[in-house]
Amino acid sequence: MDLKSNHSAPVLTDSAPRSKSRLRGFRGLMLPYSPSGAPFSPNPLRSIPRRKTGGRDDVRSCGWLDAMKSSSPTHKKFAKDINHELSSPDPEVAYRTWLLNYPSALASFEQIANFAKGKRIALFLDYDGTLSPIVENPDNAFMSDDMRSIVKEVAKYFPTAIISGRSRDKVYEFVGLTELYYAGSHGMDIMCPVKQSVSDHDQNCIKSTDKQGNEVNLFQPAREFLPMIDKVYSSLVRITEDIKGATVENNKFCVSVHYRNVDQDNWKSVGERVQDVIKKYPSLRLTQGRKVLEIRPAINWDKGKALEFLLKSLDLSNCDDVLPIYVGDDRTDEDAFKVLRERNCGYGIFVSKSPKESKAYYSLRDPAEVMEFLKSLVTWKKSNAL
Ligand SMILES: O=P(O)(O)OC[C@H]1O[C@H](O[C@H]2O[C@H](CO)[C@@H](O)[C@H](O)[C@H]2O)[C@H](O)[C@@H](O)[C@@H]1O
Repeated sequence: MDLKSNHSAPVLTDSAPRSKSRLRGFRGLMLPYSPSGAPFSPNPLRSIPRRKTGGRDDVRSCGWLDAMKSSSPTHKKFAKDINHELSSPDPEVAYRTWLLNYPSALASFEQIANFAKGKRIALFLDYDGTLSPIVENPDNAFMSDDMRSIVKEVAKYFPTAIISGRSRDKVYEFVGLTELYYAGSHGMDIMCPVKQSVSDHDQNCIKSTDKQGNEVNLFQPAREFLPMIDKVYSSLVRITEDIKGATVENNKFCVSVHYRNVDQDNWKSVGERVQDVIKKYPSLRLTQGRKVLEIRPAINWDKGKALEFLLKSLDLSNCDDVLPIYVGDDRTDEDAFKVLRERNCGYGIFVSKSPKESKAYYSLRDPAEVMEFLKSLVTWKKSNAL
């Protein structure tokens, strides 16, 4: 498959796998989740010293109520946590100070474009909070038609993948573009082109077909967890049904318990009940996102691993001629930012309106700025093609 231009990508929803599920699949990946403190890998473009990012939150291993609260802490709390200089009571001043460490990818576009010269850009995009604004009801997290058009356009010029915490089917339903590659369930469900050197060596890869009938590779390292996840989903629905505003979402290989619409006085109750359910499942772990508790298999797989897997599967692993760019807004995206930092190849762009610690190099304020950035990429590519 030619990824240089107008590449056609498979996508899609599951069709029956051709080979049997491999029972030994996940064992090699099993590992108790351990937060990381990644070594700093210098940016070739910039060398602003950063504070080391704290470990990502496995909610089981820390004060979970605090963790739930800090999923959307007040501006002041972030400012205090991050740096003294950022503790200005004026949010705009604090944000501008923060931008010194995480420059706007729009303002730095020329720099990024210079670095991309002679290389192929590969784009990796998170969905919620990146392509669609955060809304109260997760079922209504639609992306705008304008965003869809620009993502479609960008995919004409650059191999583009979505890596989401949603189920792959759900995120495809939202995005609706066959030109992209999709990884759902925080990267635990990837559909990508068949690449023999990947599938032959990975027992978690099975051959399948997409909706257009193309042969694809389906990588599902947590396949054996499906029955357990379904069971946990049902238990969580039952146990939270009397908490007003709590909703539970089945993301196929993981489950999200949303508390955005729960009265803060009841957050503790949500946390306790979730803990009660998952303590019976030592092979699951609990992490958090934006006002959401996420229950997922405790395997050594995350969005960072998914990014590496996609780079390999799409023949984009060579740092000499590929520049991967990953755009995301959530804690789970930090795993991907970390991979790019450690490979010293490519850039993470963190989408945030307020100062937060991240392993990304650049920032964008919100999905509207993400759209502007994608437009700039297309304009730049078109003008360079002349
Ligand atoms: O990896 P992502 O694509 O960013 O998915 C992460 C989670 O996103 C969704 O929840 C978040 O967005 C909702 C809609 O704006 C919002 O209501 C919720 O509070 C956020 O946490 C999604 O519903 C989750 O299942 C994903 O894991």
